[in-house]
Amino acid sequence: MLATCQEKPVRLIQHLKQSLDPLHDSSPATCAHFAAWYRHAKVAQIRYVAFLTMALYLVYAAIELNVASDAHGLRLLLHGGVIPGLLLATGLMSFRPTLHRPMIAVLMTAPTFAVAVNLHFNYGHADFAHFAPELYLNLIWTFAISGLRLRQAMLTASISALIILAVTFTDSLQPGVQRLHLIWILASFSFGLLCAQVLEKAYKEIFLQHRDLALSASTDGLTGLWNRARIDQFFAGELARAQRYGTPFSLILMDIDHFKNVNDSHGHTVGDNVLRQFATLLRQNVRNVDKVGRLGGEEFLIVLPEADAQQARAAATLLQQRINAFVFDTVQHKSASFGVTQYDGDRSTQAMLDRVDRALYLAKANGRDRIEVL
Ligand SMILES: Nc1nc2c(ncn2[C@@H]2O[C@H](COP(=O)(O)OP(=O)(O)OP(=O)(O)O)[C@@H](O)[C@H]2O)c(=O)[nH]1
Repeated sequence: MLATCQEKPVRLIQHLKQSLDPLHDSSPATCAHFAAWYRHAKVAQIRYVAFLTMALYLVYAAIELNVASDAHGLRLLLHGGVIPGLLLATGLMSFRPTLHRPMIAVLMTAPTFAVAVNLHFNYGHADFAHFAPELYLNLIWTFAISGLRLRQAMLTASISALIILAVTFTDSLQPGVQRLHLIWILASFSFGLLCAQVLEKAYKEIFLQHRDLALSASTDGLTGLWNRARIDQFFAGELARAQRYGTPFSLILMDIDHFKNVNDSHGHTVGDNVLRQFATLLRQNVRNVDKVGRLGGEEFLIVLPEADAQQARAAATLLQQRINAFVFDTVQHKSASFGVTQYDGDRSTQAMLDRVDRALYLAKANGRDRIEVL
């Protein structure tokens, strides 16, 4: 009972975290993958927003010259030169993927710089209220328009808001105006934060759906191994690498012996289970870099990068031993036959596949539960 009472708040917090952040219990690798995906997805937004904001600052600088009472030269330099320059640099860096990190750094710095410039010129002047909207818009821009990630925007907007509050949180403004100023800061910050939170959550959900779709399009539904299309891609990729760099690689083609008997004697459900157990055995007994796919039925293809025929035969021998020692559900013992071949200057995947298929045929013809290398 006590445990249940203690578990409830924990579960509530978990639920809250999950609803705020769909990636909150994802691995660091997934988070890093999301960060890269998000940056890529946001590049166009960052570019157009940077160019548009740059153009608006140029117009603003021209108008400001007629409105401001002092420091015309410096205002023109900063609002017509430095800030548009930072935005131009951001927009241009967006075209170069290698410059995306510095681009984000500039994007995080520019809004705080603009806030400092505004306060420097206008705070303490009678017409401060006319220039203050730039500060409020700056906070919303940082959160909802800039294209920064939530925590990047949060850091930038918090520094900007702290600077604004530190400079303006005195009574030098008229009391009513002071309160209005504070409520606009609060409104800009909270609306901006809410918007950034909702946007980032939506992006994370799209990312997860995208990843799940990509995975289900690449995997075999029954065994969870790579499907025919995906293993063919790995195979073609290895062949291209071998043709270009001369690196060895090998294939193992494995076929379960007398699998039809399993279905005929015990039914398809037992057959499916045996296929799943074979898949687990294969996955657990190859190297991390090896790719295991189901070609269809009870036939499996393993692509072994950087392995010659001797190493591939050793890998097949290990699999054969593990299979022979394994006790399968219902059918107890099963064996498999293996064809092995290594890259031999082949021009196409088909040539190599034909050779490994012949090796497997030999293994079957020579009595099954064997390995043949061609
Ligand atoms: N349970 C199940 N059976 C499948 C699946 N796909 C193919 N099969 C069956 O696998 C069997 C393959 O039989 P055969 O091609 O005759 O081969 P075999 O009995 O293993 O004989 P050898 O390969 O010559 O040792 C057929 O009965 C197919 O119906 C599947 O997804 N699930």
